[in-house]
Amino acid sequence: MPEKSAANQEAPVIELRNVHVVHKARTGKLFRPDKVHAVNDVTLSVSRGETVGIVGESGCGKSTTARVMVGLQGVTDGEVLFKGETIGNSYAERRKLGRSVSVVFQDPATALNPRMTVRDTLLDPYRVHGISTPRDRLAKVKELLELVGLPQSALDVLPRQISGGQRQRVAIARALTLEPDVIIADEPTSALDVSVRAQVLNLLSDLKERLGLGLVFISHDINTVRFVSDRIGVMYFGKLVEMGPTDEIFLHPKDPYTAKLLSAVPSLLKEPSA
Ligand SMILES: Nc1ncnc2c1ncn2[C@@H]1O[C@H](COP(=O)(O)OP(=O)(O)OP(=O)(O)O)[C@@H](O)[C@H]1O
Repeated sequence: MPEKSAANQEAPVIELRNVHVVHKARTGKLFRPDKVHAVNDVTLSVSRGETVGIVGESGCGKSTTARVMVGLQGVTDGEVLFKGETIGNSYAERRKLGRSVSVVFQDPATALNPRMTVRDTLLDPYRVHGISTPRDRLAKVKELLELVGLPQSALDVLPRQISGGQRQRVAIARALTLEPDVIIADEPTSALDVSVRAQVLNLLSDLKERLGLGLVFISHDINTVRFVSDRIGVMYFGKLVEMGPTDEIFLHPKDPYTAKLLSAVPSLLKEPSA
């Protein structure tokens, strides 16, 4: 895969302007409102070469925001721009994001097809998009395995035959198949053993550097987000209550909710790294 420059003079790859998403509430519970304002007036952008963290507690709208960024979710109001151009809300328009923005989900055990070998999992996007010849596709797949630190012998295994950390590496390789500009990682380490979480985080950061990707890192854990992010956005009840450079957020939080999140962080961790 060609290495891409991190230079970033162009428009952001993705930009959300005053985006709202209102879901029809899921049925089944009494005394629930019939609508959920999952994303409430969110404005943010992601460029190549930067890592944007999004942090907030469960249900604050992080995943819905991620789904908007990757084109899986339409908006109720607001504007989504792709490389500086507004894209419409129809499925066909939103699909424009699909090749440039890919996503790594929380649980690779459910994100990967249990009946597909790693080889087929990684060949599939090339086949679907009709990219290159079968021989070239296999060469690309082998290159991807190397990039995510998996041996070539992993080609013919099924997801259940490898560890959780290795499965997440396969999911990351799959996210890279179409050479995206941005990867959205939605709680990519939460389902993994503590012992392999740092390895997966390091891999994502390393890939972002090597390929000049934009990375959106979503987590409920502000420490994990801090570890990888250049900028952090803090979400609370659908709103992006604060957005700024990582050290700024840690040293001078402006919103009371950010301060509350930080108060749960051991004080030694609050000092910015040298
Ligand atoms: N498809 C949907 N239909 C109805 N309500 C939804 C839908 N998706 C999300 N919600 C609701 O929207 C709100 C935001 O959910 P979302 O999954 O975006 O939050 P989150 O911060 O990612 O939470 P988690 O970390 O638990 O995934 C929640 O109240 C959730 O129940």
